[in-house]
Amino acid sequence: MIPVAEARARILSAFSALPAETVALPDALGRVLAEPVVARLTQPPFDAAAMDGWAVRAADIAGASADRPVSLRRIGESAAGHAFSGILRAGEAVRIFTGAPMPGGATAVVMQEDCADDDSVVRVGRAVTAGRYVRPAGFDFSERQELIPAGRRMTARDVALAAGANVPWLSVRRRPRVAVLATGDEIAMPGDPLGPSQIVSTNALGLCALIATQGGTALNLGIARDSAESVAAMAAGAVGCDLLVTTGGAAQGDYDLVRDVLADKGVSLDVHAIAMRPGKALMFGRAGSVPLLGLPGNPVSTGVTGVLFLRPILRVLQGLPPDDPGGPQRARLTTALKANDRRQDYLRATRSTAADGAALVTPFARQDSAITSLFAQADCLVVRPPHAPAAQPGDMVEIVPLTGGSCNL
Ligand SMILES: Nc1nc2c(c(=O)[nH]1)N[C@H]1C(S)=C(S)[C@@H](COP(=O)(O)OP(=O)(O)OC[C@H]3O[C@@H](n4cnc5c(N)ncnc54)[C@H](O)[C@@H]3O)O[C@H]1N2
Ligand code: MOO
Repeated sequence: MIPVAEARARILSAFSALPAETVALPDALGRVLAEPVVARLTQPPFDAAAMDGWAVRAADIAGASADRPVSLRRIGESAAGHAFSGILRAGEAVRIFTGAPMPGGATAVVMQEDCADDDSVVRVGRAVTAGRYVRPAGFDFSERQELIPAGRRMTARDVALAAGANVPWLSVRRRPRVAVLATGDEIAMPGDPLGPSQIVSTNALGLCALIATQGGTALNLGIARDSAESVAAMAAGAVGCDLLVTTGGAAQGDYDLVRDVLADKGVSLDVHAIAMRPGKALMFGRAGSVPLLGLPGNPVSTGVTGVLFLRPILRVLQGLPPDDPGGPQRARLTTALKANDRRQDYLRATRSTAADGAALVTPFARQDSAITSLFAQADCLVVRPPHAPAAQPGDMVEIVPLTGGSCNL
């Protein structure tokens, strides 16, 4: 059996970033930048007021206080979108509003709460230094400044920043196109009539959803029957995709056809039989021009291998590092665990926080790879390396989060 890290490295080495395409900014959320976002203007484009109040020359009001206000002559108004066109000279003030351009000659803004005014005179009751409540041109960013680096997945905040920088089109990685094929005579699609020994396909729609969370486009090919012809014919629907993911038929039972059929069709299996639980029956090869990731059929095996293998492939195809930055996470066990055998375990678990703020983790007592209800409830996987000794409550263990960051699985 191949160790998980080696299998992952071998599989990921078959993938690299997809070509770029151009999308409009409203469609850029969640896409990975192929080129940096560069500002097309300076923000703010002019010196702007940061408060509603009065634009003044700071030197004019250096001695002002609430008891001894300084009177200035009101000469006009600057509102957002409507600049004052004149020049402010000694002894003068301009009514100004947040975001409005500073009049020439003004050096500071006094908040209106510190002033009293009538039609012609403003009494300023507070001294301010030059630059007070003024946002100078370029305070946020300047034209041609690189604002968002290539290789970053666009967040809602990035969309706002690109909009503010007047960038309406972005160069992003094409979405990975992933075909999903379920297998087995016992499988029916959700909502379809069920025969006496049939079950509903958990895995295909789960995989399609995982692909969507990771920025890919899923093509659900449906369910292949337990015949060589059916598997081969349906797998052919993946032509033109960046990846074909199958679920089921990966082990060596009499009806586990994916493996045999693909081998028959000249598929080379680079990787199969991995030292992990769940997920041993994972395979990777190439079906003609399309890379093939064959996931084991037990629903939690499909889900866990989806997180550990499919998710990093989708990231690499979009030009991202295979894992979220920040390195492996760790948490303190709340329960004992028995010593492990030669397969690396991924235990479904939930996280909580100790009174001292430390991260705690509690694996479920039941870990069968057919229990979908607990997999959905889990928010992380506890990693148990091969031959790990028995663990006690309080021991630190590595975890793979299933929520948060760009995971949201
Ligand atoms: N003699 C052995 N038997 C099995 C081994 C083994 O090493 N030797 N490994 C076991 C493990 S572990 C797993 S995982 C499964 C993997 O088998 P397959 O990938 O061939 O999957 P199937 O046999 O087709 O199905 C297994 C199980 O999962 C259900 N299934 C399949 N597809 C779906 C789907 N789309 N939605 C919901 N459930 C699905 C299927 O009905 C079976 O119950 O093999 C073990 N056996
Ligand atoms: O490989 Mo199976 O995936 O351990 O349940």
